[in-house]
Amino acid sequence: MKRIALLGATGSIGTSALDVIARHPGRFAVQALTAGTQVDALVELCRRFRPRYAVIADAARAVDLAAGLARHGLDTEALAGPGALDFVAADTGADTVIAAIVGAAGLSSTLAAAEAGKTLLLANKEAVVMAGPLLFAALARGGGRLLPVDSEHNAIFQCLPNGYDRDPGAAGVQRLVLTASGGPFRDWSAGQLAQATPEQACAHPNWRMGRKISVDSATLMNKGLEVIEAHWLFGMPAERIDVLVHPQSLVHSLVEYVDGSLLAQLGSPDMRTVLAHALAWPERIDAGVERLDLLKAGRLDFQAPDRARFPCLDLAYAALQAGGGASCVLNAANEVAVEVFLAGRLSFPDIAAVVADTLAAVDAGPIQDLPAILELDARARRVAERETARRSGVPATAAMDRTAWAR
Ligand SMILES: NC(=O)C1=CN([C@@H]2O[C@H](COP(=O)(O)OP(=O)(O)OC[C@H]3O[C@@H](n4cnc5c(N)ncnc54)[C@H](OP(=O)(O)O)[C@@H]3O)[C@@H](O)[C@H]2O)C=CC1
Ligand SMILES: CC(=O)[C@@H](O)[C@H](O)COP(=O)(O)O
Ligand SMILES: [Mn+2]
Repeated sequence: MKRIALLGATGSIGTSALDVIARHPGRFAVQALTAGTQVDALVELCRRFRPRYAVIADAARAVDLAAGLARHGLDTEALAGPGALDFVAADTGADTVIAAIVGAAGLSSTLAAAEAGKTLLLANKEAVVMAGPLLFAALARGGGRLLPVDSEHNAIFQCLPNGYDRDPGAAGVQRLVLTASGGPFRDWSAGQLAQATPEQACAHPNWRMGRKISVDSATLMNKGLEVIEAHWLFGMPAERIDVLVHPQSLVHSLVEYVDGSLLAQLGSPDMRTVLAHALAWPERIDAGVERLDLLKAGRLDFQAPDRARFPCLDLAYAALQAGGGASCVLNAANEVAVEVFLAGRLSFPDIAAVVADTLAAVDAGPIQDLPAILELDARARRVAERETARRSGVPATAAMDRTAWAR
């Protein structure tokens, strides 16, 4: 029986993970569930999955959580605040941690799980973008392993030889190819992009995801973050990681070998396949997913990304090439800009502009430890907020009240 701590249980990945877990009651038990703000949803999940711990990260909602659990007569222990996320990530009762909190808010608990030697199912790509070297150092100290829960990286993992250990040369791997849907604005003109609304940006053509990653898909920053993620997960230099637009999102990524072989993983665009793969690895289990019918799909198209209309992709490559804390700055600026865009106070093209301005303004320096990363993240956010305010005419913090509790 695998015992699971699910961080970000109320989100899109969390919901898919619990759907798979519920299909296999003899295989998986839930040790901990966490949420950011959604107390009622968390209590309902506790009613269904009976975890040992429930964590609400927004400490102001601690009383509501305890009351909700008591109302249902549950013996789940209520915990609150960011420190409680780290606690359940490292808790000895769990052997597997699913890191599915969105954004930098998931970094500390992801590192805590790695340090504690858990099997880490990593969806929270921002953690590896901010602190790739720290995460792998923590995994090495802890002795656990990382299984990717990002569709592209999970596809690559499946196409790599067993036992691959971040050394492409030793495995004869030439190149990684990340596929990108192109997002909802793939064919939009620059003029149309200037008018794009949050609702349009969140209407992903193929995947149902949280709002932040949906906007990242629309700007192609998601693919940029994934290039950085692939660099750290697979030890591949940036110049040997390519991005190919594939509008159908059926080929989830490819690995090219030195002999010319190109291996791909295909499937319906449903994260339950990825979660079932990672949860059961090295076995295979039913994910409840509709089978991919290639005859019905009919065609697989590929095209080059438009780097001029979607500058976030090259900003991410540049941050990766710059090294040190540049990727952390990129991530912080993007989180600020996306949040203000979602609040309706920043134009879609200004997301990339804020990220570019912030990267230019912040002296990132080398990455040392978690406090240094958090300091750099905070510094980059202040600059990004200033840049956002300059472009929108509204103080960024006013536009970001929705998440003030987490700062
Ligand atoms: N959705 C997908 O298909 C994919 C997602 N990913 C990655 O997985 C991660 C999660 O994405 P997704 O599920 O779409 O996001 P969602 O927005 O749907 O869910 C985010 C989860 O994180 C919680 N959360 C938000 N802020 C905080 C905080 N400050 N502290 C603690 N918990 C918090 C939310 O809680 P609450 O709602 O209660 O506030 C929710 O449970 C992201 O890093 C994303 O890039 C990667 C590949 C695919
Ligand atoms: C499901 C998943 O892994 C997402 O990261 C997805 O890849 C987003 O789609 P884009 O290809 O549009 O970024
Ligand atoms: Mn992805």
